[in-house]
Amino acid sequence: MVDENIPHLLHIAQRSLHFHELHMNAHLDFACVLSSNVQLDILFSSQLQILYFTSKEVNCSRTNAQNYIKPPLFNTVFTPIIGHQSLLVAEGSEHERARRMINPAFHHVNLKSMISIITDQTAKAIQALFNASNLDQSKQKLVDLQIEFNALTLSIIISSAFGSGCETINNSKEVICQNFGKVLDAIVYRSLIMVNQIPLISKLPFWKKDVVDIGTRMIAELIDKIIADRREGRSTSLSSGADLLDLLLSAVDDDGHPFTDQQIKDQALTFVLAGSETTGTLMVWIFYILMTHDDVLQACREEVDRVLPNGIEPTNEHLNELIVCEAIINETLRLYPPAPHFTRYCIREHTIGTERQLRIPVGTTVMINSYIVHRRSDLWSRSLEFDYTRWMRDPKTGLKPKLPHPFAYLPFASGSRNCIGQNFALLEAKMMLAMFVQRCNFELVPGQKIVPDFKLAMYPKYGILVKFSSRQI
Ligand code: HEM
Repeated sequence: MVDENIPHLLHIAQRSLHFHELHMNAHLDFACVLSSNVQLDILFSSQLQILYFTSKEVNCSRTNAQNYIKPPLFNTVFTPIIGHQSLLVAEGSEHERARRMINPAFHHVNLKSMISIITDQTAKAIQALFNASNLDQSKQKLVDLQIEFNALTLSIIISSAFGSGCETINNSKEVICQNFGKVLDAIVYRSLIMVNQIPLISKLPFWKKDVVDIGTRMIAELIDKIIADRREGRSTSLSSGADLLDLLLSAVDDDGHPFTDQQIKDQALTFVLAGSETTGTLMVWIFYILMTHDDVLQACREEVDRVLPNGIEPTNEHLNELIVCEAIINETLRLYPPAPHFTRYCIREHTIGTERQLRIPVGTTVMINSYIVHRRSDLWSRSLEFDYTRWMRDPKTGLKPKLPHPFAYLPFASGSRNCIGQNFALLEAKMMLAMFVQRCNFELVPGQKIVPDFKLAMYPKYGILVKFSSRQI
């Protein structure tokens, strides 16, 4: 089991740049090539030097943030699917404009109207698990958690982003889901063998280029149609309020200018890219914890059965009462952050650190490893133990406990480029957790090797096989 390895892994990771020991093989290969391969240094004509820091040293404050952009290499990985103008990859005034226009979509008030989409999709997924034809003789269903939760979170974000357009145009949801998965796999593959990063080579018709081209074209055509239908009033949000597409269509900048259709498509696809596998992976680790910590499962069940008696569906009114669920999600994000690191590229020379001062030259790629920060014993008491109670809100004031350091907890990064979808992700995770715990029994299939690996997110390398059965409520 993974936790037995952690003290050893941490020991190694804190002393070395080598993430191999953290089983982040794919990422390590990438990082090492960048830092050591002279040929590539010349190819990209920049000073490529990977530094490895904890957030305390880098200090993600506003002043420091101005000295960095996203690494240009990071951007080349995703542009085939989300374009150049998406929030994830845009820089400078273009990013600021888009961020200001999109921010309101993720405010609690607007997210409320997406709750029914989340609960509908989750209820359907649970029901599908227990279709009689799916069950073995003991009325159990064997499930790979990663596949199950990736499919569910993809379905939720597509429905929240594109509404009934996905259902009115023949098979469009299935086509988007299938092609999105294929294109992502191909992009990750092409990035790991460095094809995506070298402009000339990336245009050659090899290494799954056809998968990327055909898949992105099919997705783009469907989304163009979905946007046109919504503009013409032929489709609507799947909830009582506005969905993400409505909010993107109505957003205007300070001069009153809206997004173009191309920008709307890029932003909506960015939500699908950034908001599916990350949240899916969070759910996988939450269930891993529930199946390996009886006390945590019991506390969670007790709360869910009390707040949502007789199998009722969670609504906005229940959200604030699910405080154990919230604490379990926060603690899982601490020990198993789905995005375990983020990188920044220095564009202005400056000095960081207090005790250990370090000059950061222009062209340096700085990597901040939240996985390590979240496990530092000088920041967190019993840092390697899963203790959800450290996140419990004060019962009188409802306030969350104070962090040990402003940058000690970074599952969603920090600063002006932090995760814009974090409220959505936390809301979605809470709803899915409550409904699965309310309606299902689940147990880990014994004898599995469970180790974290890293591609787009930090996921269990060999999957996690689980037996699900329906719970009497
Ligand atoms: C548990 C789930 C999630 C985790 C752990 C997560 C984590 C992160 C992290 C660490 C970043 C910063 C990346 C970097 O700077 O390199 C980020 C950015 C971003 N995330 Fe998330 N995310 C999650 C869910 C979502 C969801 C549900 C959405 C949208 C619906 C979303 C949309 C975005 C966008 C658009 C950005 C780029 C923001 C910008 O650069 O201004 N994320 N996320």
